[in-house]
Amino acid sequence: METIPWSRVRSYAAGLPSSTSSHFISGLKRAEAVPLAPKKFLPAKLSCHPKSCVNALMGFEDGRLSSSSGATATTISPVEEDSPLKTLKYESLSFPSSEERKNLNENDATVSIVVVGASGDLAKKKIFPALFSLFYEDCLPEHFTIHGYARSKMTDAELRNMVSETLTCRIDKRVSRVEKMDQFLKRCFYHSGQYDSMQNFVELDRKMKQHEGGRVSNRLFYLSIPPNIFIDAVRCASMSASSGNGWTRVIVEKPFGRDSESSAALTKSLKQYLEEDQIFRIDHYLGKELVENLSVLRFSNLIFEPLWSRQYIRNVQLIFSEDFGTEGRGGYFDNYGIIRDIMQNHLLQILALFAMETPVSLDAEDIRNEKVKVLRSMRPLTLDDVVIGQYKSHTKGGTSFPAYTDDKTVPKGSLTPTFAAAALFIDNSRWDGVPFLMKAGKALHNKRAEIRVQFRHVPGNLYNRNLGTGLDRATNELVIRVQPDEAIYLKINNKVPGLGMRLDRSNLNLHYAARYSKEIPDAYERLLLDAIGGERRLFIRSDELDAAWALFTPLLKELEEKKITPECYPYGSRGPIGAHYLAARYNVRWGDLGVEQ
Ligand SMILES: NC(=O)C1=CN([C@@H]2O[C@H](COP(=O)(O)OP(=O)(O)OC[C@H]3O[C@@H](n4cnc5c(N)ncnc54)[C@H](OP(=O)(O)O)[C@@H]3O)[C@@H](O)[C@H]2O)C=CC1
Ligand SMILES: O=C1O[C@H](COP(=O)(O)O)[C@@H](O)[C@H](O)[C@H]1O
Repeated sequence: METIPWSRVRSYAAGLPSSTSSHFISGLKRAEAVPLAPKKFLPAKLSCHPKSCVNALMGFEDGRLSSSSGATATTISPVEEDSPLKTLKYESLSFPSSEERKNLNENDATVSIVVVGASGDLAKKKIFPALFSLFYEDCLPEHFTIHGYARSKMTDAELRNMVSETLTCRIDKRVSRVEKMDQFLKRCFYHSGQYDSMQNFVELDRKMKQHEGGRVSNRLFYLSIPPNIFIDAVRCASMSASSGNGWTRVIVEKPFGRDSESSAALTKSLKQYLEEDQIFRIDHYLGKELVENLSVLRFSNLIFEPLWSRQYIRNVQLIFSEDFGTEGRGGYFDNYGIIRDIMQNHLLQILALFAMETPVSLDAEDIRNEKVKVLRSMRPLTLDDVVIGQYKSHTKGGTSFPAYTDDKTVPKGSLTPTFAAAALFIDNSRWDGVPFLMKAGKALHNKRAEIRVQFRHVPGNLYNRNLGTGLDRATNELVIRVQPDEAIYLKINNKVPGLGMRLDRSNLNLHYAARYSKEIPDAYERLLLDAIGGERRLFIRSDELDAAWALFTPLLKELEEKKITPECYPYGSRGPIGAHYLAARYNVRWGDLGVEQ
């Protein structure tokens, strides 16, 4: 009997074709059948990573591998008395031949989606509606069930009621919505339990198994809960309710920590229970249609990429604004502030996609490699590069709007910024010296997310006299309006029709509503579908996250240690004046200010 260290198992797996090796590792961990693994590969005893053994153990029921995976194993027993999960003994473990595997119908697999925190705001507002839209569009696998999990007591009927009543999505007015909803709700179940109770997750596992009906089970856990209970839930889910014979994936919602240290600690804790490829860190901005389109625009049109550098681009602006305050989320928000809530993730992700080099392929790892390179080429922010603000109460037309600190869940005298503007730089050959300006704020005059690319002057002044505006304001500007009313438009100088020679600024406009009759899917739909399909391209890898925090952590620490007071701005305004001074320092004018947008 030979003992195989986990490292050797891994190195054996590394020798397999890449498409098989991760499958192989997870196959071993969950004792799943693996196509290329030779029959009786494993001798009698396997000594492996405790976590893997736990997972392996789950794959077996009463010493036998569940039959749906096609593999068989007998007599599995812990060989270390004091720590039963550290070493397992497999007396014989055999995998089906490729011929046998052909008989395993892939379509027979099920997907069980567990919404952890199903009673919460995000689950109601986004996750259930997105799942319903996917179901309506026939995008979900044939066999799937959805399991709401939270502490609140609810029956299946009550969950279904909650889902149907709060469901607002693009499907609302479509034909057969009611029938489809009935069919959808029949697949939704609820299980009440604590987030740190193994026993409660074992019960959940039992329920899921009943619905899986012996098929290969794939399980997706969506952590829609506050971050302080992420690890409890992941521990219980991975140890008591992960799939025995299929994949187990976990979608983790932001915030991924508050700074470099807490983020690294979170990643380390997650990796006690999960492999990196099981972790799907969601940034829902990556699921937005126009953000997804950024790479298409750049890499499939000849006209943009040659201009995409310091040679032609004067500055890039990433702008996020909301016309409402923290409303109801002040408790969460006060611990994070706008820089962590929007800039360090949503805007920085867009920036990375905007600025990265052409990836080797569209493979997730190739794209994420390029994004990491950009992030690692950036200068960490300093106080000088940033302006922060906080909204104050304001009365307009007889209606009064509250200050941030009027929110009962926000501590009096809080210095948390609800607005920030920042100048960032990428120290690489493509972007050297080009300011990337970010601006994000709550309680501003409109709701908008956009990317503005301001180009340099046309050399020479041939039409200078004919321009209705100064040369400085007549440069080309490409606007990618992520939301609302999605559009891509290019501001050009154009001759006003007539006998004279007068130029104006006009837009070459790709207005989505006019061009496409199909509605745009919600970001959560795309991301859920990708997670089910194992597509990681739009999810954040841990090294990306580390690089993103490395940029913002020194600034965040300084702001907090020095207790920097944010500049006030009235609710509903365009934000603090300091943002203009910051832009002016880099010879930039915010593109979203003029009457003409
Ligand atoms: N809401 C949003 O728009 C967005 C949310 N997010 C992130 O998504 C996640 C979920 O957000 P959201 O739905 O707003 O969160 P909620 O505050 O609504 O919490 C979700 C559920 O978690 C349980 N819960 C809440 N607080 C605690 C606690 N202290 N201890 C144990 N359980 C608790 C509650 O369920 P029960 O009591 O029934 O167990 C609650 O229904 C968070 O990580 C958030 O940061 C990200 C982007 C946007
Ligand atoms: O992640 C978050 O995003 C929302 C804005 O998302 P959107 O899709 O509606 O633009 C923001 O309100 C929230 O504060 C933040 O946590």
